[in-house]
Amino acid sequence: MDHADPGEREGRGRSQHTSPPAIGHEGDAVGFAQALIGSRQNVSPKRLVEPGPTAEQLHELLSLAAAAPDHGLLTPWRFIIVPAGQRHRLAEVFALTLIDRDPSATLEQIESAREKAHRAPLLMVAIACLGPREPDTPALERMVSMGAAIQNLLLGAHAMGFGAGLTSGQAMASKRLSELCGLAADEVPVCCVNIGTVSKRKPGTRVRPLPSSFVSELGGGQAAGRVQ
Ligand SMILES: Cc1cc2nc3c(=O)[nH]c(=O)nc-3n(C[C@H](O)[C@H](O)[C@H](O)COP(=O)(O)O)c2cc1C
Repeated sequence: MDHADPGEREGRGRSQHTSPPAIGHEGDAVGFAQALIGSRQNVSPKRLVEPGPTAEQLHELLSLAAAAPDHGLLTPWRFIIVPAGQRHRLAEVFALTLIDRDPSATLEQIESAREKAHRAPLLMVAIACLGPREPDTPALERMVSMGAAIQNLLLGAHAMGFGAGLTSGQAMASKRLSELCGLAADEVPVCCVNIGTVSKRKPGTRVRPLPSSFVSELGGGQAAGRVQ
């Protein structure tokens, strides 16, 4: 698809276009980005405790999500916050989804599924909006935008000193979750975003893939000279 974003095409945006805040290239901006991005790690909700983000911090985090690249400016994703008083409903969905899948699940397994809804101080269900829109950007592009929005949230939370982790599982594809969240037929729950204070860090860091393992050069040339 080769079209300009509506804001560019029609000279308007959903909000007034302003210059992005300047990033100080005279300082060690790259070093900062490397430190922030390189030190982010998925933190299991089991290790996320109070306090979670304040209302102000949550607003800042969601504003970072809004900075995701978004072909067609559709905001093809949204987040549903599950507050403490509603977690029991999500817990029920997790438990019933397990029973749907495995009617012989033990009480312990059902309780463990339920418990997953009660962990992180902030839990949001990330929803992809894939229905017909104008311009009708492909679903894959919308998912790319959603991934970027989620990464912005994760990095923002990490920069604020919180831990954050994603969880998914069979419940995401269940009708029960879509019904609980009141989703339209063309909306899909993708994962839960969990944010809170890290109670205990997992030792060690993930070994990241080397760029040479995921980059090649068109025409069969050696990318190796430029990419390690
Ligand atoms: C869409 C999505 C869903 C995920 N769901 C789970 C999950 O259900 N359980 C889990 O332990 N990690 C989940 N993760 C986190 C990955 O396991 C984690 O990102 C991966 O292990 C790499 O670790 P890192 O994020 O610390 O680099 C999910 C990640 C993504 C992108």
